[in-house]
Amino acid sequence: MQDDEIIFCHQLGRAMPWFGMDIGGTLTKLVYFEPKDITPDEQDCEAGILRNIRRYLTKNSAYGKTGHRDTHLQMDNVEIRKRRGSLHFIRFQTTDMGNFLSLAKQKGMAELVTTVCATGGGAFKFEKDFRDQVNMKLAKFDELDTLIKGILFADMHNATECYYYENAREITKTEKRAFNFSQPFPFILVNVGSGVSILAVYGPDNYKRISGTSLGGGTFLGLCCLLTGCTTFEEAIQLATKGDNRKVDKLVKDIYGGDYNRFGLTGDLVASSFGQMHINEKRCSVSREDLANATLVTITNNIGSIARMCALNEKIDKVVFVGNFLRVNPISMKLLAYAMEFWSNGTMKGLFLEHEGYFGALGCLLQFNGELAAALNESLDHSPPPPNTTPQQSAAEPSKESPATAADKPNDSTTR
Ligand SMILES: Nc1ncnc2c1ncn2[C@@H]1O[C@H](COP(=O)(O)OP(=O)(O)OP(=O)(O)O)[C@@H](O)[C@H]1O
Ligand SMILES: CC(C)(CO)[C@@H](O)C(=O)NCCC(=O)O
Repeated sequence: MQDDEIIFCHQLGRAMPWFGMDIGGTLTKLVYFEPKDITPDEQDCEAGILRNIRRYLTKNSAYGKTGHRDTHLQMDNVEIRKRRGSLHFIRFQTTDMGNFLSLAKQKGMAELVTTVCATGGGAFKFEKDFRDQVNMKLAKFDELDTLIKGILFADMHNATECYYYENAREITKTEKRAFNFSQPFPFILVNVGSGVSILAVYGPDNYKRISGTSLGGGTFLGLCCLLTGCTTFEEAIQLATKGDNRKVDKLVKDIYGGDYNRFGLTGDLVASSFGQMHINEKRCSVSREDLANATLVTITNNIGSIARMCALNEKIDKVVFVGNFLRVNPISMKLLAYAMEFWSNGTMKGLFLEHEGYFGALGCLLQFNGELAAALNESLDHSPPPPNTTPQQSAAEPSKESPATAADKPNDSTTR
């Protein structure tokens, strides 16, 4: 990269608008910083297009077919790079990327924004579309790096970001309570998106991806659509709220007639998810609601079980669950809180964060200035990892790489 291009990038870093975008397998998340400390001078020179974008984003809460601004998550009076303003949280379905690009063109965004900071798999998948259709470059950042940066920032700027469920063992009575996450390390981070990534986080720049599972939020939604004919996540959760998994699953008591005492398995425990559905009459008597509930419980318990084993293995007692699978989904959060508490005999704690699925996009926005030039520079080629990089090096020292190099490299540190 030429010197003058780098200078341009640094200027761009300070110029508005500031966005961070996380293009995931199911949802695209956009975090927008709206400056609230605009001086009269700045107001004068704020270009019409910029003003229109600001107004369009901040005055609406629905955009196109699937775009939503989560107004309840808005963070006000936040300082980022010496500017004060509000953070807005917007999401739309990744399948609507074509419409988003058309809108960006229509609103003149493409003339104003030459580079967008992006993370998630879609930052790679859609890079060419951004370039060809709206002439925008993507500065790519790794989704797990930005996820952690976003979490630490949100927790530092929002006193009630982190919470847990008190008396998690009594699922019907358990209550949400604020948790002081000011000393976060080490913690296990379980990101439940379309698929699930599990990280052990030891410090702001020190983590490893220890596990993952393809049975995630995408699986819940996909199976639910197949089994119940529902078409949206919200509908799937609504159905699940009214259903009963015990009509679908085979419980320990269905097999033992009661508890399996020798190994502490109570009769009400699920012995086999969907285990009754091979019986014709049972199949005929279940409702869509029961099937949705059983699907939710199956996916959630599996995630809880893997997360607990990871925590045990790493000897870490705090397990933080994030990702949009938890959106409007208290059933899963309470089940996860219960699973952590019950199966660890109270030694582990399940924790949750208010901004659930937005941390990758937020972390990406925070990278906007300093590392943009480096990222732009590196992100254009997908270079393979250096031949002598050992898994241990890349796991323990992620901060020594430029973010884009890290993003372009397969994560050597994932273990099964
Ligand atoms: N409005 C919604 N539309 C679709 N899925 C939703 C919605 N709200 C919540 N979800 C759930 O959130 C999941 C996606 O979560 P998230 O946005 O964190 O992941 P992603 O970034 O799309 O996936 P990945 O990280 O695996 O690429 C979906 O699979 C679904 O279970
Ligand atoms: C592929 C990603 C990282 C994309 O966010 C995520 O969907 C995931 O972690 N899936 C699970 C892959 C696994 O089986 O480890």
